[in-house]
Amino acid sequence: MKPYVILNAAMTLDGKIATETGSSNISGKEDLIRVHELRKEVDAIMVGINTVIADDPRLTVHKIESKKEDNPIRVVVDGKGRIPIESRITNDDAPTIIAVSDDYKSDLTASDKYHVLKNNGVDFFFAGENQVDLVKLMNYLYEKGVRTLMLEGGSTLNFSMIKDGLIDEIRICVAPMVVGGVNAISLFGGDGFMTMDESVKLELVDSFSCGKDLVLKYKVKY
Ligand SMILES: NC(=O)C1=CN([C@@H]2O[C@H](COP(=O)(O)OP(=O)(O)OC[C@H]3O[C@@H](n4cnc5c(N)ncnc54)[C@H](O)[C@@H]3O)[C@@H](O)[C@H]2O)C=CC1
Ligand SMILES: Nc1nc(O)c(N)c(N[C@@H]2O[C@H](COP(=O)(O)O)[C@@H](O)[C@H]2O)n1
Repeated sequence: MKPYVILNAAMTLDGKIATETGSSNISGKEDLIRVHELRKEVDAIMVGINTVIADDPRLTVHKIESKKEDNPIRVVVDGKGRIPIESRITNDDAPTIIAVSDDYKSDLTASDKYHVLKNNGVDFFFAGENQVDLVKLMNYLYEKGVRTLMLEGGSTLNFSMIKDGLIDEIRICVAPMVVGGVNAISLFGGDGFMTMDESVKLELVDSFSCGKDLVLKYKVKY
């Protein structure tokens, strides 16, 4: 069993979620309110470790009125246990789960960082070789009571999740901006598929303006 997974992201018209340097302020203020309303509805939010390192996100509900209890569980997919100890995601604003691969379990659990984070209330989940086994992670989260999960990037994790058949819905804010750059970060990265026949098919279920942006909602058809 797995949670219902909604991928939410903001991209430029040319499909980039960040520049090569990691600059990623894309959503307008109206879209950020929509995002925080969605955060308030879901049981958990998940990001990849590069997003934590690049953005030091809070992943709480902080752009609309909310209480601490409204904050979803925060989940970081961190294959090699690279989480910086001072990351804001490890504070006590909300529960945090860090998923690490089995290959790096002994290195991490032998480190001071692991014990400091554990003492601060951070939970760890271990599964997979080198990379985190996302199917097992989804099953673990479901068993912990997570029924809805918002995936908030980045590009590499987005591709792994869709390749493994784990994304149910995609909500994209398309901003009227063009940034270009072959090394800019796109909505889905990873190894990609080699042919269009392999592409994951989507069904557009809604679209609306949100301030200066356009929001597109798709169901994923595996
Ligand atoms: N505009 C937007 O809506 C958003 C933009 N971003 C941007 O995306 C960038 C980060 O994206 P990426 O570099 O692609 O990194 P990412 O955030 O997707 O993290 C990927 C890393 O997670 C680890 N990992 C462990 N197991 C994995 C698995 N099974 N599958 C995939 N990754 C696994 C690996 O170390 C991998 O390199 C940042 O610049 C951030 O600002 C991130 C989220 C939203
Ligand atoms: N929806 C959306 N629009 C953008 O323009 C963004 N750059 C992002 N980024 C995601 O939000 C995280 C930051 O969250 P906090 O405000 O710190 O709680 C960031 O890490 C990305 O996952 N999202």
